Amino acid sequence: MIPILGALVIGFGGIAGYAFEMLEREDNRHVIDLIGNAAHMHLILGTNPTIKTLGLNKVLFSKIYNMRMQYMAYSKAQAAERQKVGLDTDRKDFFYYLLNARDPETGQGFTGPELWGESNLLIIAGSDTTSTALASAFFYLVHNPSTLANLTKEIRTKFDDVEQIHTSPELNSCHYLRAVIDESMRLSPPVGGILPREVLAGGLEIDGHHIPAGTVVGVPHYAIHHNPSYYPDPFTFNPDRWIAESPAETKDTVALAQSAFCPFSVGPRGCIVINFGENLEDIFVAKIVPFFEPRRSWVYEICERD
Ligand code: HEM
Repeated sequence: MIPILGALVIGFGGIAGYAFEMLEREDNRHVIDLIGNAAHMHLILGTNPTIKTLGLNKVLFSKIYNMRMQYMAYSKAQAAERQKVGLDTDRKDFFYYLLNARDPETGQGFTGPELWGESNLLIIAGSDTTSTALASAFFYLVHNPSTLANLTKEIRTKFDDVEQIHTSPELNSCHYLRAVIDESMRLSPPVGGILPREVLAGGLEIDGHHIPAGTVVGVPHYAIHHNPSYYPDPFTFNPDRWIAESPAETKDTVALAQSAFCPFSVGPRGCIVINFGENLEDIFVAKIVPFFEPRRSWVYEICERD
């Protein structure tokens, strides 16, 4: 599922404004693997920057290091292709705005390497996260038939046809859909590890401890999302915890759960497209669940029976 959804997200939501043709062309499919491995390398180096400073990544993690380098070459090629199209396009994709951007003081636009950096970031930040979120939502749904049935009912009550599903007030009113997706991202946050932050001059007080300047701090989203003080029975998939009208919940318990929920991170370095990311997930899940009726693979059923 991850490769298929990853391909869909990259192919149709890509930075370049044209399909990357990963479903149609087999020779493009290796990129999905590159993205997964590059994300893995980012996680390791982001959490342990010293590994990169000492150049140990090439030795200790040679396979993912090489795949990351191939991914970098791929994203550079995509940026170059898109630059050739320039502003002469009807489609206002991310690059359209990047190519148009000017420094208000100098009047300078982004340089080639800067655009490549953006391409490198956007392809991975937009595809790996969204495909992981969707894969986990489908995983929990097919393993929880009553949730799947409730969600199917909610979407079928609001929509008669798959073509009616797009960003709209009707889609926003599917509260159970949002609860299912939030609960999936709580249990399996697409960015689950530490997002490192360096303590600035003067140090920082955290929970009664003084942390000196220069220290790298961070809390993994996975740990926050499994903290029982915010999420009772934290390893259970329970979309009802996001709905105040559910029998076991109140407005206060839902507010408490929301206060710690941070799959897109928070603050100025948080995800640039929280609403877009959420909307994309809503549309995919709402289109697929009632109209394609996903279920566990028969292989899984046999393995579990034996
Ligand atoms: C379920 C979907 C998504 C999740 C869970 C997610 C999560 C995150 C998180 C946790 C960060 C913070 C990273 C950090 O602090 O180092 C982030 C940053 C970012 N995300 Fe997303 N993201 C999603 C979708 C997207 C999409 C679709 C795009 C663009 C096409 C995108 C673009 C970015 C960019 C450019 C940043 C860097 C922002 C900065 O450093 O200022 N994300 N995202």
